[in-house]
Amino acid sequence: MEGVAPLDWKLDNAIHLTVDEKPAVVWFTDHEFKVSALGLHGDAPDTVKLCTSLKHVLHGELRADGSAHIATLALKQKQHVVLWITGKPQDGEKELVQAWMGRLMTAAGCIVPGRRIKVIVNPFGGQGKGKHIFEHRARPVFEAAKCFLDVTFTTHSGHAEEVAASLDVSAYDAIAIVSGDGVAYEVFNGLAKHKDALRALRLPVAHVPAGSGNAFTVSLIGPKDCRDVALAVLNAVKGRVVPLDIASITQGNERRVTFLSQTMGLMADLDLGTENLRWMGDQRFIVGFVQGVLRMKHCPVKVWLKVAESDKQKIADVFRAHYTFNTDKSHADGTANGTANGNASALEEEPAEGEGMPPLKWRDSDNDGWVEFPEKIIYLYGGMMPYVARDFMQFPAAEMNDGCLDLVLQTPAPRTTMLSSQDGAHSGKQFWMPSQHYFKVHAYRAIPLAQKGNISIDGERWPFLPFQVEVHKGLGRTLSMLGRWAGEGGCLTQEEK
Ligand SMILES: Nc1ncnc2c1ncn2[C@@H]1O[C@H](COP(=O)(O)OP(=O)(O)OP(=O)(O)O)[C@@H](O)[C@H]1O
Repeated sequence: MEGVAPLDWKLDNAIHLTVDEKPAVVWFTDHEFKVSALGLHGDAPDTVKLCTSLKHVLHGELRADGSAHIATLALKQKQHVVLWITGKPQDGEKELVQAWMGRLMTAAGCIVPGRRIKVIVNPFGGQGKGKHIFEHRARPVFEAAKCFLDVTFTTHSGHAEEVAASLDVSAYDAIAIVSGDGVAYEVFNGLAKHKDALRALRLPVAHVPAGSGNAFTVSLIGPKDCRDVALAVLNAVKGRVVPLDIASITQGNERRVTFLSQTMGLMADLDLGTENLRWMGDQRFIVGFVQGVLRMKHCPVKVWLKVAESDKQKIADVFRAHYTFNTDKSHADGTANGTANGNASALEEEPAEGEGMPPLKWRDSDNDGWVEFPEKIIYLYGGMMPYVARDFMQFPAAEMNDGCLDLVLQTPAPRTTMLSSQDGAHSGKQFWMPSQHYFKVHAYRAIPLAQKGNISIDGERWPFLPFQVEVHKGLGRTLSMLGRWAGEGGCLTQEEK
């Protein structure tokens, strides 16, 4: 049968290569990269041998020996892996192929080769698979994209924090953490301790999932893709630099950084009180939640807030406006080398050498403009990214850089209501539950009223003592191909009152 050129085939975006001794057409459209057998007549492609998203292309080059090489991600047994397409241009077409490679790299948003990445791997993360995950699933993607890697395998708890605290920040373009959320917490704290903390925190931090909890990756690339290591590396390689809100947490004389979440009450009990169920992975949170709801224990705490917004409808409206803007922008400007999120100005001023963490705006004795939450609560949950686990979007209105922390205060509700709220928890629909109070805050203070209980900060156990959290707008950086957190925001999908 005669080969028929598909409608989206354009001569400009196609080259002819001999691949595996067979003539092939290698071509791309606005969204796809394809390799086809050559049609029977003319130059047009015929049977498609490979079709993948254009954004999966990592690199293309014509080497000195005249061979053409293109690296792309392609699906193999439900995971993406690096696939190399290697071929010979037809006689007299080297220049054409060379020019085409440039157009492919630009259209696919490939990075300029040579990006310098400090990689920190917890070899024991993710039930001991961290090293294997890095060597076999992450490293090939970084290398295909022509990144220079400087790899440290952690040897002890706290090692990642030491590495980040003493990093030569001018020697790298980004940090990639291959671990769970615990090592990411250490890295942000290490950067905050750095002698040039403000500069150090400007190094974008990317996450590659190799832990039992990988909320950072889930929030960056979404629950569907979050177990696909190659896609997380793709995000690290091609993502644009986005300013990231982080917060200071103070307790007594201790000051640390929190980038993920803080919780007390039911949710802290299920995080810290279900360690024995770790083998279940994310499922342990569901089991713990059911147990906690059946107990329905009050959390003994007084909460004070520096509120930015408390009206859920207004929170959802602002989120929608930013979501639409960032979504449109990520389509229009999906390149790896630009800045992101309409916040480029935040990236421009270079901090002076020796500048440490900014001073805190609020002391724990300040009460001006603070309000006390008047009701009893079951749990407190504060966070700055939407997902706290793969199946649980606790903060559907979280934004990367709105200068606010999202604070949920859950008041008592019938057990059936609490349990059925979990049906939509994967997309944050519990946001609209009347008993779930959702605030955008600049800061908050929690004062425990009992001797014993659980406080979990980014998954780490803290003493059950008063603490205060204050947000620093855009003080950190991450890498994101979306230019916003993943997930569609349960606050947009259901506007019941
Ligand atoms: N080489 C090491 N030996 C012992 N502990 C380590 C080592 N490297 C890191 N750690 C500690 O392990 C803790 C957890 O690691 P990590 O964040 O990689 O994943 P995880 O425990 O599998 O999952 P998660 O913390 O996401 O639930 C970190 O808090 C860190 O202090």
